[in-house]
Amino acid sequence: MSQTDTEIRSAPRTFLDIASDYFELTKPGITFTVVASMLIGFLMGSAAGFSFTLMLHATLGTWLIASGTAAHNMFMERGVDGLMRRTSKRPLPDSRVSARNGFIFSMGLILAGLIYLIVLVNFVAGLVSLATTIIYLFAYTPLKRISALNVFVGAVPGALPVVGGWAAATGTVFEHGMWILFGLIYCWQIPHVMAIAWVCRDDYEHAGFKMLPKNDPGGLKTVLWIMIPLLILIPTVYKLYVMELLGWLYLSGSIITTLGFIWYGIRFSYYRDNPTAKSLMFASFVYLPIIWIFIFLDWMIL
Ligand code: HEM
Ligand SMILES: CC(C)=CCC/C(C)=C/CC/C(C)=C/COP(=O)(O)OP(=O)(O)O
Repeated sequence: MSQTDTEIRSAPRTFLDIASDYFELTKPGITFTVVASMLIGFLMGSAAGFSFTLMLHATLGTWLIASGTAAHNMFMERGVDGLMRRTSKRPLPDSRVSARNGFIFSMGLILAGLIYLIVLVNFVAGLVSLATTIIYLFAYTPLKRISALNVFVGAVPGALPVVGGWAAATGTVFEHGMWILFGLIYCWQIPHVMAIAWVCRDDYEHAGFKMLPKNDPGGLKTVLWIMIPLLILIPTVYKLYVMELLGWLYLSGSIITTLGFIWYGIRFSYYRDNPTAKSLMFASFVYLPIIWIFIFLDWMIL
């Protein structure tokens, strides 16, 4: 270790350093997108009447519980995260936050978010969020080390926030449209995860995570897992238009964006290499925000 390293390590940690460690525990990138998904569900569920105050409460409650859930996943995986290049510098494996504090922080956020949603939004929205947390932490998280099928389970909590948002606006989970929107995010996640799993496969293998299909030396199964949900995205996107929930602006923008996403899937299917997997991964990062923007613009002009 150089002298500079030693000096940096022994420098006293400021309040800002500590706050940024706790913020990092909440996986801000994913959590931000989760809250955006919830807001899209809320807007689409607000056809009978829109309440700005209710939207603010749903945002704060979802942000709290989603942050706590993400932080608790980091608490549960603090050991294995230390074995992967991508995650070894996270606050828990890097010992910048103790396991005890990680546990208290994450549970505090989960409980605060849950109570907030039940009291200030509605019971159904709280229940959907609780189900999201339970499936993510107690089904998906342990399954990551058992089978690559984990992706089909993990995509459920990943897609439920739109249902939670819609339920926040309506108080029910029995509306056809919310489940089509759920299907859209569900199908988006499979190529999102498969592309990441391909790019990071050495890291995942080293930590014992089973993220790619078994016995797939040529990558054919991975290609099918990517292409089938990608193709299902087209009728799913179209269905929201057919149901007259959204209009032509959404339809045209989303179909073009989906075709672009599928194009990256086809390129990966043909080459099955790291550069095309990386492009597919980046396409997956931008796909959902673009779809949300088209839904939002369409909702504004309807
Ligand atoms: C089984 C489901 C999922 C898995 C395994 C997964 C995994 C990951 C991983 C490992 C990364 C980091 C990639 C890198 O190192 O560059 C990532 C990035 C990202 N994911 Fe996912 N993800 C899933 C679902 C979701 C969901 C539901 C959302 C939001 C609705 C989401 C939003 C994002 C975003 C915005 C990024 C880029 C920014 C960041 O790294 O924080 N993901 N995902
Ligand atoms: C409303 C509410 C409770 C929302 C929670 C939503 C939530 C946190 C969804 C997570 C989606 C998901 C499976 C991410 C990947 O985690 P990972 O463990 O594979 O990621 P990692 O390898 O980066 O830790």
